[in-house]
Amino acid sequence: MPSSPKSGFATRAIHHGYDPMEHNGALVPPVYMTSTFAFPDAATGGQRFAGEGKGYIYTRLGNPTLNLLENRLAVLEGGEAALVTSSGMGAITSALWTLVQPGDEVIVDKTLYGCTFSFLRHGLARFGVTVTHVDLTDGAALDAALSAKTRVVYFESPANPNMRVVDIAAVSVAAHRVGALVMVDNTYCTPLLQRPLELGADLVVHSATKYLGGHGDLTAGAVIGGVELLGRIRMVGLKDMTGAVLSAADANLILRGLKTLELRMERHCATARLAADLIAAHPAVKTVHFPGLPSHPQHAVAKRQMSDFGGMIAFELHDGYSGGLRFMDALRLVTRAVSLGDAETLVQHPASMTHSTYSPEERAMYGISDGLVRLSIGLETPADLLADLSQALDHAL
Ligand SMILES: C/C=C(/N=C/c1c(COP(=O)(O)O)cnc(C)c1O)C(=O)O
Repeated sequence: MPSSPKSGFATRAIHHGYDPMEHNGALVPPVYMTSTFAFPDAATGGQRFAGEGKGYIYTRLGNPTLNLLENRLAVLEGGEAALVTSSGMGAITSALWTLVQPGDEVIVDKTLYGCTFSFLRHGLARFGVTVTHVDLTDGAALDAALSAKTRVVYFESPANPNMRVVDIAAVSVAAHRVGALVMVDNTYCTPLLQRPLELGADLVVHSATKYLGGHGDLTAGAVIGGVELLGRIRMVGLKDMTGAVLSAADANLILRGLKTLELRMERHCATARLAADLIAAHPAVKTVHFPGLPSHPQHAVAKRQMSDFGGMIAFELHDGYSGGLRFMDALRLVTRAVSLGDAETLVQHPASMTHSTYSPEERAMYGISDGLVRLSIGLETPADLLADLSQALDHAL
C-alpha cells in the first residue's frame, strides 16, 4: 500500500486505501457506475442481506467507489468509519434522524446554516424533539441547558455565516458529562485545518459540496465517527430515513478533489488573510468577522483548535444592507452566488439568501444582521481579487 497512517495529510488524501497493482495497474480507481450487485448464488444473496460475509448488495447500502471515499475521509478526519451522502443536508439529516427520537432534546448553537436551522426548528421539532438554541461560546449557558434528556449537542465551527468559533474540546467535556453526543459540522475548516474527533467530538459532518469537492460541480455530504454509530446511521438514517445516496460519479469527483485539498486550502487561507486585512482597513467597513484577526471574539480558541483560519470572511458595512448591495453589485471578478469552497470567489447576502429561512426576529436573535455580507475566498490570483474587492468597497462608502 503506497501510504500508511503515518503518512502526511496530502499523501493520505491521494493514496490511502488504493493500490493500483490490485486493479490492473489503473492509476485512478475504477468508478463503479452500478446500482446493484450480482450474487453468485441465491444463498449468498440471503447471507449478504443477513449481514453475513462480505460483498455488495445495492449502491444505497454500499459501493466500492463510495467506500474508497469513505475510508479516505475517515483517515483524514481521524475517525474509525465514514459514510457519504448526496448533499450536506443528507449527511446531517441521516445522522440526526438516527440519533434522536420523540422526547429527546438537541442543543444547538445560536448560528447555523439556514437549512440546518430549518430542519432542526421546523423538521425535528414537529416530531417531538426539543431543539434548544444556546450560545455555545458561553460554557455556563451550555451547562445550564444540558440535562439527562440531551441526546446531541450540534454546532458549526466556524459558524455559517458570522464566523463564531466554538471551543470543541470544552463543549465535548460538558456534553459527555450528561452522556450527550457531540456532532460538529466541519465544512468551513476541512480536516486539514481542524479535526473535531481528536478534540473529543463524537461525529463530524461535512457539506462535501464545498471544499472537499472544491470545484463547484457536485453536491455531497459526509458523516465521520465511530464504527458503531456509523453503522447505525448507514442502516437507519441513510438506508431508510433519507435515502440520500451519493452517485459513484460524484464520489469519483470528490476523490479527485481530495488530491489537491491541502494545496487548495493553503491558497484559500493565504488569500483570505490578505483579503481580511484589506477589508478591515477600508473606511466603508464597520466590522470584519474572520477568526485570524485578533479582533475576533474567539481568536484565541481559533488559534488553539485550527491550524489556519480558512477561506471564509463575513463583514458589515457602515451603510448596512444598501452599502452591501452596492458592494456586491460593483464586483467584477467575484461571483454573486451562494455556496462556498470553490475555486471561484463567491459573495452573497445571508439575510436575503442562505439564511432567509430565519425570520427577521430570529436573525436578530442569532447574530445574522441585515447588513452582513459573506465572502468565500477562491483561488484566483490574489492581486486580481484584492483589486476587485477594493474597488467594490469604494462603491459602498
Ligand atoms: C447553498 C449552501 C450553503 N451551505 C450549505 C451547508 C450545508 C448543507 O450542505 P448542502 O448544500 O446540502 O451540500 C451544511 N453545512 C454547512 C456549514 C453549509 O454551509 C451556503 O451556505 O452557501
